[in-house]
Amino acid sequence: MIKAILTDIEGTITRISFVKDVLFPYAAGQLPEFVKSHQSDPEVAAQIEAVKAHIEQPEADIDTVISHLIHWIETDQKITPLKQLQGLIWQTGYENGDFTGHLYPDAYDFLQAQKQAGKSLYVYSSGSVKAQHLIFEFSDYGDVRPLFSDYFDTKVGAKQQQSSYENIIAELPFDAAEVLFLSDVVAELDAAKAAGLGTLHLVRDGQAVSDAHPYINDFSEFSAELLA
Ligand SMILES: CSCCC(=O)C(=O)COP(=O)(O)O
Ligand SMILES: [Mg+2]
Repeated sequence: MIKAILTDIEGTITRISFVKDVLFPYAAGQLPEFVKSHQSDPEVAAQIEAVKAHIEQPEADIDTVISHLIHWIETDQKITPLKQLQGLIWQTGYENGDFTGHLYPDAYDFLQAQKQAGKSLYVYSSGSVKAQHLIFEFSDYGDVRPLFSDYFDTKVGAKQQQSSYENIIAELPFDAAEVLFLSDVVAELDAAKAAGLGTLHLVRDGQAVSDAHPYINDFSEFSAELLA
């Protein structure tokens, strides 16, 4: 019996184009100036060092660090220091009202209904926990953070690794089989299933399905049997 839901964001409850065509270009445009002007801030300094460690260039100058970060945005590489810095940059855009966090209406209705039915809701995204809080605080529906009990990002591990889901379950008051993971990416669902979680594939953009996972095209197709 499913008692909790762990959801991906991009492609599952949020339109991919909001991330790819709004958030990423905004971060790419702001990143060089943000990183240079905030490089002494402890949170930013830590991510700059993490970039240097990732590229194995401990003496890299700030322009080299920035060029790698921009390349990672352009190639959608979910590398943790980039995701942490994006979250810091996006805060300004949300607070300025430059954009609101997209939620599919069917997803919002589904999450509300599950919360009201007593399910615990959690988030696991490549976006940082900071970025997750922001997309929900400044969502199309206002501040929807009360829906969620906790948030996880790639600090627990990459989303296509089984151990990441084992790490998340270790922090929840539920057994793996009591948690349903929602994602648009089969490799993520495979990793979650290997860790013992239930899985449901959101096929919003005509992507290929897998026999290993039940699927729906949107949450209007969700049925109670999927919680059994
Ligand atoms: C939290 S909004 C930004 C999402 C993001 O940066 C990203 O890379 C999306 O990855 P996901 O694991 O949510 O598909
Ligand atoms: Mg996704």
